[in-house]
Amino acid sequence: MVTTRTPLMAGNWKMNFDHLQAIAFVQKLAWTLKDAKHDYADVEVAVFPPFTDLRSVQTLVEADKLPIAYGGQDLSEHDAGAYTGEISGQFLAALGSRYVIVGHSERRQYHGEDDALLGRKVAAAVRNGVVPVLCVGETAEDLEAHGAAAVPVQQLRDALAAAGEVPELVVAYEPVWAIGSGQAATPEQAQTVCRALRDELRTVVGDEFADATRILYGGSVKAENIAGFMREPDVDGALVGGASLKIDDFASIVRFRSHVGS
Ligand SMILES: O=C(CO)COP(=O)(O)O
Repeated sequence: MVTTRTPLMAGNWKMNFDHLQAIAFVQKLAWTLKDAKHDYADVEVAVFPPFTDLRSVQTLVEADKLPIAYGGQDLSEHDAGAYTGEISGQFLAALGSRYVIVGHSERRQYHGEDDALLGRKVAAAVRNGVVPVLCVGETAEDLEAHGAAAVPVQQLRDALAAAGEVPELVVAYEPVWAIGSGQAATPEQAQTVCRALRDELRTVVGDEFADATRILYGGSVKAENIAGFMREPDVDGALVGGASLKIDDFASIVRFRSHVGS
């Protein structure tokens, strides 16, 4: 069976851009993509601004009917209550967020988030009608000790086991050693792990879900290397950090099909 998955190009801004910079960036991005010679109609574009920017991005996207999705970089496992500093999935949904990133390696590393908690965060996203973008990935030490696929597959398995039923999911494979390092995985490495993740979805959830789920690669993705990743059958897009903060770089990643001969 041939399944067509719409590629998703997602920009994780991390802790960059205040709401004014966010408005300027999204306006310029939409304008750059609109004026592009190359069609990107069958690519979904999403940005993940800091929480304080989301309302501004929503206002702009809705007013100008921009074909740009957006979402939060994290959410609470709870929907409401005495959880100082946390952000509810309800609030993200109320702002029209289509997606939310769950389990980025920076959250795992600096905030001690483990797979059981991430499973509950996935459930919180699902409960509120927001699609989780679940990040998995191995460190350089994991890579040496276990190879590339074992740790990300285990992370996916454990998070899904804690999550309950998930109608729609995006998975992002982000090797920790490739994030912000300038040293991306090779397309072959990305394919091997994305394939293993899809096989895990096949086993745990089923064929239809596995075939429909987009699996992204992230880690030093740039305009120069995106076409190579997108040629791999199990890589359905990218989660982009640094290069998503530069209009021309991110627009060029979105228009990966125009990279003739790359
Ligand atoms: O962490 C990332 C996206 O979530 C990747 O970051 P870089 O693209 O800067 O390596």
